Amino acid sequence: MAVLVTGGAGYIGSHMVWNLVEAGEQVVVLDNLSTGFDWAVAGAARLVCGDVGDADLLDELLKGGIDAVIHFAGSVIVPESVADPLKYYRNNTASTRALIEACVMNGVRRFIFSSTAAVYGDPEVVPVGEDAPVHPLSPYGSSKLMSEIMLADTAAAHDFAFTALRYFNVAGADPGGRTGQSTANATHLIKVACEAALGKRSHLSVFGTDYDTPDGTGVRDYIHVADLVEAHRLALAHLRDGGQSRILNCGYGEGYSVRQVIESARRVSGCDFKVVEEPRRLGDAPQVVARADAVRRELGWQPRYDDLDTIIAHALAWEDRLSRRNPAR
Ligand SMILES: NC(=O)c1ccc[n+]([C@@H]2O[C@H](COP(=O)([O-])OP(=O)(O)OC[C@H]3O[C@@H](n4cnc5c(N)ncnc54)[C@H](O)[C@@H]3O)[C@@H](O)[C@H]2O)c1
Ligand SMILES: O=c1ccn([C@@H]2O[C@H](COP(=O)(O)OP(=O)(O)O[C@H]3O[C@H](CO)[C@@H](O)[C@H](O)[C@H]3O)[C@@H](O)[C@H]2O)c(=O)[nH]1
Repeated sequence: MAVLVTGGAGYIGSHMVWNLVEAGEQVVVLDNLSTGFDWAVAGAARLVCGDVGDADLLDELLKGGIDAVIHFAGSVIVPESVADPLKYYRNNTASTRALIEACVMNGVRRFIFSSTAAVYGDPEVVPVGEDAPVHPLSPYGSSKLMSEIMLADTAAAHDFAFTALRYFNVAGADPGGRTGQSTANATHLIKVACEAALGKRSHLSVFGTDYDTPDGTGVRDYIHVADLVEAHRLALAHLRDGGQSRILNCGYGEGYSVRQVIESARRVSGCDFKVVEEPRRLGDAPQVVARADAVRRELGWQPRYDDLDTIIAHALAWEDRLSRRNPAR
């Protein structure tokens, strides 16, 4: 039986595909290449170029030979979701609905879903546990929360189980240098810091220096992408063993400020770069850090790369490789 990985040509999905291939799994990738790259898909996987919202294609793929779905495909830019909410309710919520329905119709009973810490909005208590109230601040967060609700309702009604993993801030790249974050014009802090360190940007902007945090800048829980995809593989084993549906935070439970990320990027790269202090970015929470014990307890997850300098070193190595591969980037 094979695993269907949607969005497997994207940043996190391409790491998942390598992880599964290495574990001896057969992998089918469904990706429309809207933000992903065909060259990012491990050669041993079968890439199907198509849309997760295409019910006929889903039927064809799921009618035999697939025993689990890992669903990464979606739109991921928070400010874009504010400007164009219906895109997010179509490409995240409606497409996920189509995929869940195709699973139920074709007897595919195991589903792993990319959710996000954005479902918590600005958490009242930090670190934030899975039982905290959910108050998404953007259509992106709402589109993911609606998908979690559909999964829970489907699991209650059908022979179907899911793991929804709420990712905190995903960063870093494959330690072996096979894939990484390749998206152009990315806005994620660690990617931007690496671009600045390599001279691909004139400067890095710090969005807000007056937060109620130890040094006034935003604090986040950065998780290495290789540790994150390993949590998915464990979730797959849990579901194949007949495990119950779960919603689990994926973070390390450790927060770093924007200034700490900048210091680390300077230290690891050995390059100084210009930093410009700017006003707060709309919709940013001061601190988002996971209570991260449940994923260890429930799945036996043990992170290997929970060190900010290591995350940045791997992100930097990929950024460097990317510019040699395509000098325009
Ligand atoms: N990067 C993060 O920090 C982060 C944090 C929380 C959650 N997530 C979630 O993780 C998942 C993967 O994110 P990423 O950072 O790898 O983004 P990405 O943009 O690199 O990957 C998304 C992939 O999905 C594909 N895709 C998009 N819509 C599709 C559709 N309708 N049909 C088929 N393929 C489609 C894209 O081509 C791309 O390859 C997303 O669901 C995102 O919401 C990411
Ligand atoms: O150039 C930059 C970029 C970011 N930041 C700050 O750095 C922190 C992290 O920002 P960013 O890397 O953009 O991540 P988040 O806004 O925290 O959101 C990420 O993490 C969420 C989960 O917590 C995911 O849902 C989102 O998809 C993903 O973009 C925040 O305090 C930002 O204000 C800067 O100061 N300058």
